[in-house]
Amino acid sequence: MQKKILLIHTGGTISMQEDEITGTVTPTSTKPLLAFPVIQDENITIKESELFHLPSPHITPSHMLQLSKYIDEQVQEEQIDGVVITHGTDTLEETAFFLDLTVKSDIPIVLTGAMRSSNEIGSDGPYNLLSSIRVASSAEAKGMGVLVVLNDEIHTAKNATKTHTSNIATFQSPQYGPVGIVTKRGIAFHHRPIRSDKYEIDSVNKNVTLLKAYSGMDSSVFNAFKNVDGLVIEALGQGNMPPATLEGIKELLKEKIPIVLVSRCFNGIVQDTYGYDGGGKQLKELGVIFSNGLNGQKARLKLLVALQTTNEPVYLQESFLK
Ligand SMILES: NC(=O)C[C@H](N)C(=O)O
Repeated sequence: MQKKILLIHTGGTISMQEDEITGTVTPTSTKPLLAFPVIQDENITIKESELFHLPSPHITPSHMLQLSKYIDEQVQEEQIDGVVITHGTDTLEETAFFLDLTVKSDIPIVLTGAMRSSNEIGSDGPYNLLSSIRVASSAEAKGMGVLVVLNDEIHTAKNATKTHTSNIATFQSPQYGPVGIVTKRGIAFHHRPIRSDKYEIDSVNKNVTLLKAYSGMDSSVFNAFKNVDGLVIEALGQGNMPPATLEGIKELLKEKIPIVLVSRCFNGIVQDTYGYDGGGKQLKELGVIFSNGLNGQKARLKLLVALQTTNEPVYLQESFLK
């Protein structure tokens, strides 16, 4: 069956070149990928567009919302069977997760990137792009939520995270592993995500920030957050905080600033296990919202998006259980 894939470029190393003399990597003035014969499959047609040409540290939630709306508009305007987005890897997981929360269409959406620039030996961009087009045009990818495809692995947007600064095997899914693999003969999914949630939003204008806990932390740092709309804390272990932070946490909660707890651990979920001073049980009783295994940067995006629709703690807690 003939498939039409929308290929959207946003920038990142996959669209950059290394200077042969200085060795620095910068965005190219043109899209190098366009010169590459991305796929020789007569059953697949590609509609290509460049929405941004940015290194991914320059991508903001406003760009993500623009991308989300663009996808839904394109899908409404014409028959599109799948979407592939090229993106810098530094914030790729954030854009992927934002799209997972906001894009209405359930066609396959795949984000990919590269760890080596387009003119480097062993450049991984063309191969990752090819794999992503194959995943996006497969029937099984429908309804899987937004996916991240690099280095022969398929990950969900919810779980994928960048784990290495330079290794091409950087993307991993610490909670549950990848959902599928890409091989020379095809692609194979081995499990499906069971939960997803969607938000209909037209803007992202809340000020939500992210704070990492550390031993010996006290309440003074919380003074910096008196004017935020929401705060995510990467807490210790299963969701515990040093006791000296409790005053600061209580102050923010008194001001009705929602606080979401995730763990600074690479793996696992937060829960109200510990009953000591600053332990999860006490934090839960104070009204801190417990997240479901999202990492800090994704919980921050989820709170940002959810706050566009409600700031009721009960609903926020509900959405962080999904
Ligand atoms: N590999 C990459 O794409 C990293 C680059 N700094 C970016 O995120 O744009």
